[in-house]
Amino acid sequence: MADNKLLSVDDALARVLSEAALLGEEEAPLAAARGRTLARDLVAKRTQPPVDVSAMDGYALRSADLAAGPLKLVGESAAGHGYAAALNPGETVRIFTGAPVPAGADAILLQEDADVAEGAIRAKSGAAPGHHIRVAGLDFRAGAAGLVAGTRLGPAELALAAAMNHPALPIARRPRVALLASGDELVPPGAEPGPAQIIACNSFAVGAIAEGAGAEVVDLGLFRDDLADLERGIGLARAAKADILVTLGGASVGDHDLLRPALARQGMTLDFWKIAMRPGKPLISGRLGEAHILGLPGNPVASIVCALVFLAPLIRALQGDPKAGADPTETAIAGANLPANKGRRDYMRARLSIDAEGRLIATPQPMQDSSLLTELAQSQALLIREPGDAPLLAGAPCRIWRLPG
Ligand SMILES: Nc1nc2c(c(=O)[nH]1)N[C@H]1C(S)=C(S)[C@@H](COP(=O)(O)OP(=O)(O)OC[C@H]3O[C@@H](n4cnc5c(N)ncnc54)[C@H](O)[C@@H]3O)O[C@H]1N2
Ligand code: MOO
Repeated sequence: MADNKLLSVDDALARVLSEAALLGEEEAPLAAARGRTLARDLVAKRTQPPVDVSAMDGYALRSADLAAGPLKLVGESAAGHGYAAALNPGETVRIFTGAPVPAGADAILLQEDADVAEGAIRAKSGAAPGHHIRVAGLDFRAGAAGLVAGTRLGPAELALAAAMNHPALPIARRPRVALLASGDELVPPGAEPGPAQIIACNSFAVGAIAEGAGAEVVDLGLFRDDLADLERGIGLARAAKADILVTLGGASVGDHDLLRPALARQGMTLDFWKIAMRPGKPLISGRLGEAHILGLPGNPVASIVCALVFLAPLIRALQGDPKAGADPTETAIAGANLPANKGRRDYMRARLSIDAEGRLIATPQPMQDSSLLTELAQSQALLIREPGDAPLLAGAPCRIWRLPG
């Protein structure tokens, strides 16, 4: 059973996404649209292929003529240069891959299956009607929505958009994410830390996750555990016109965990604080004007898991992706016994391997403390356990979420 005092992860995600819609639209040339999200359905401006074309190098012919003996070679059809006339009975046309099929022809004989002599071909095999012909519109037809709004533009989508004759694409504006890390103990990488100081690292992981989801990231830097300094940081996020302000650390209950009060003083409407999630329990969610606020817990693994579970979907939703909150998990086989789970959904760091039978095995790391970056870096997945789950036995199915590479 879930810890009934705490919001479930699914309910929390639904609330984070409930007010997230496409922020705005801009146009980008094809070459600049990689990784961006389509803002509107993209309708094919033409039919592909525009006419019936050959899928092979060979001979265009009437399949019914094949039994009748040699066919007279009367011309050629190459890609971009068709054979102008219609094929008469007993005739064939030399044809190449991508070339228009002449009117009257209904099949292509592979050149490997033809003997050519004295202006005629003799078939060494049959060719049924339609053989090796790509009919007009096989790929797409003019007027069809070849790509739908919310699609992430990867290599295949860019090629399809180009083939549909769109030199520029309507894309979602990138959400701007401001990162504000807090803690008196934090110094940047490369600094000489004092004896009780540590190197701030969470922003690098969370920034990478945000960029991976399509955001533009503004790192506001490191702020002290001090209301005035935190409020200064929140002001910088406003000035940067952040669509999402992500705070890192200071989310919990200690005397120096001041982000909630600082955000409240700056006008944040709190939606929720604390959820049934491990790591990540002290997550903060709210709104500050138009901006979305996500307050991630400071423990590095908690920050990273919360960024994967909440921030990346929010960024996708703000780009109009209707599948932003879709379940990313898949099934694997547990590689070790695990005890019953308590009241929070647990995202356990796990190694993936393939066993002798080809099954995907997820083996949880021996230590699951949310400060351990080494174990996280040696994991390929999160093994997910629901609140109240019974003990899990090695060899039983389990649910995993692959970590980004
Ligand atoms: N009495 C309680 N104590 C704590 C609770 C609780 O419920 N009751 N919750 C624990 C949980 S769960 C978490 S997670 C942490 C999160 O607390 P904060 O968000 O306030 O995080 P901090 O205290 O600021 O930092 C925790 C830990 O992480 C280090 N840190 C912080 N920021 C960074 C950064 N940018 N890069 C690297 N490391 C960072 C920080 O030095 C601390 O070691 O609270 C528990 N406590
Ligand atoms: O959210 Mo905390 O990371 O469970 O330690």
